[in-house]
Amino acid sequence: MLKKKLFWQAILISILACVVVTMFAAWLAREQAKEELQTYLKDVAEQAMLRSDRAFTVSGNILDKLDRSDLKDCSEAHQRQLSIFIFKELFVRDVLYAPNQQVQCSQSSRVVYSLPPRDQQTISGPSLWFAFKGDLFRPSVLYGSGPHYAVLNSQYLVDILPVKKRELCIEAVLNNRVLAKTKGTPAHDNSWLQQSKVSLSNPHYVITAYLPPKELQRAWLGYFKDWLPLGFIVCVLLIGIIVWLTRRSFTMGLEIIEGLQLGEFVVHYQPMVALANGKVCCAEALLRWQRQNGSKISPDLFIGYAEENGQINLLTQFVLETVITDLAKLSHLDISVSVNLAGADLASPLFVENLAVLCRKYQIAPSRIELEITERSFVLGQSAINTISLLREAGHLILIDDFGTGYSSLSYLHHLPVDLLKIDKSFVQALGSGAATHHVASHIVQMAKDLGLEVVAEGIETSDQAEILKEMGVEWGQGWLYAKAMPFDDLCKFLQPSTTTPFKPLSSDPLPDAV
Ligand SMILES: Nc1nc2c(ncn2[C@@H]2O[C@H](COP(=O)(O)O[C@H]3[C@@H](O)[C@H](n4cnc5c(=O)[nH]c(N)nc54)O[C@@H]3COP(=O)(O)O)[C@@H](O)[C@H]2O)c(=O)[nH]1
Repeated sequence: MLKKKLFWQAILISILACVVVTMFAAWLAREQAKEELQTYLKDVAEQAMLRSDRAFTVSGNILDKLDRSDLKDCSEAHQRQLSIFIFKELFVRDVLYAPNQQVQCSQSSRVVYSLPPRDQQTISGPSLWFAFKGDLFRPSVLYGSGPHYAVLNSQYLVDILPVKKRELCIEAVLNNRVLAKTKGTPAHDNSWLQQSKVSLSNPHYVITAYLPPKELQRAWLGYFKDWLPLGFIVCVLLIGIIVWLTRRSFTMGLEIIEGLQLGEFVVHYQPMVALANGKVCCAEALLRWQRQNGSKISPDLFIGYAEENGQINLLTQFVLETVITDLAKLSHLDISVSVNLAGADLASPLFVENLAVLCRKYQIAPSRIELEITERSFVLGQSAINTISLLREAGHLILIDDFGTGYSSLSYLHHLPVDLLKIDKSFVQALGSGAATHHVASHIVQMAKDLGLEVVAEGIETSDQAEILKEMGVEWGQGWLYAKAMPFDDLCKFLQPSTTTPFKPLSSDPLPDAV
């Protein structure tokens, strides 16, 4: 059943991992494609603006020269002079001589007619006609302030041939009117990529280069193909890791049982002290697993696994037996040991009886074995609370471990058969740090005092934290400031009769009514 669950879990995670990797590669490719095309469009718009600026500047200079010349009589010499400029500059289609807006001649004609009203006047002065026809065969841009006017090929203004050929569309707009544009009609929304360039000499003159969505698609596909091999390798690696972890999970249950038989598990002890004088009152039993190959497996990993997969009762039994035999060797010291219990221990009908048998066998007073229960255990309901009451009646002190991280509320807590609260190390480490949770410890202490419970603070690493906790009224503490978890032999050396003090919380008197 478990194997099946793990198998499907692994398949699902592998698929998810591959989907995430593919989506990431697709996103990366899209960002790269967008960046490349935006740079391209910017470049094109700049080139078109240079071309446009040059066309107007050169036209202005030509017209200036013609206006300053004496030839203004539509004579052959005058018309020849006009044609010289037309041949010199590709974008000039014709030059008109039109004093007082009356066309007298162009380079090749002497048809007389009036200029239509101008469309716009540019900032620098000259007038503009957007689609001037006159007697010409194609509408063009007419530009000038008279008497000479240049007929410009509007297409030239936007006629850019970029190195990379794409379905490009360029528009030159003056005062919101399209002056010139290449083929194609861009959608003026976000679906087309676009980049604009404003003319330095005329802020109302803007050239915008557009690319249709299919160009983005094409570029994206190119980049995506580039990323695929790497994405594939990452997927294979991830699947490898998932398969490895799953295989490990398949076998971890058996390995725990095997580890117990091979003596790979040992119990370490972390002293708990009275904050007032630093004397050791208790030690927490913490399980360690060192494989025969020398590798160490973290309790966070194997305890969680054993809790979920049914080996935790075996581990707790091992810890209790070890602790009780070790305590029997410390009969000369007034010290107790606390043991972590899991929800499954409390759910076992034989647990209370087994513990009593062990204590009797090694002649250990139950008060020397304290039991740490996390808030999560209470979620198991009335049967767990009944077991805890029985354990407390038998003489064991009950501590709520990791307090503050679980489900207990003030109203819930005063019905529970417990003796001490153990503030979770995350709140202790937040003390004086300015972290958002730095007030939580003092609230917990206040709550405990109101309920007549004593408090143990775990995870004390600095003397500042110890001082703050003492000032709050916390009686007991545990953490690397005092000692890390150590093997039993080291604990024996660490403990001297003068360094211990009995651990007798105020509330170890009669049991409150449990619900
Ligand atoms: N049901 C059982 N659970 C057990 C048992 N043995 C361990 N555990 C649980 O595994 C979790 C991880 O334990 P561990 O890696 O041993 O870490 C403990 C301490 O080493 C650590 N600690 C102690 N002082 C400090 C400190 O100053 N700073 C710091 N960063 N860490 C410190 O804290 C862990 C003790 O946690 P707690 O039990 O909440 O008091 C852990 O949840 C264990 O409970 C077992 O036999 N049975």
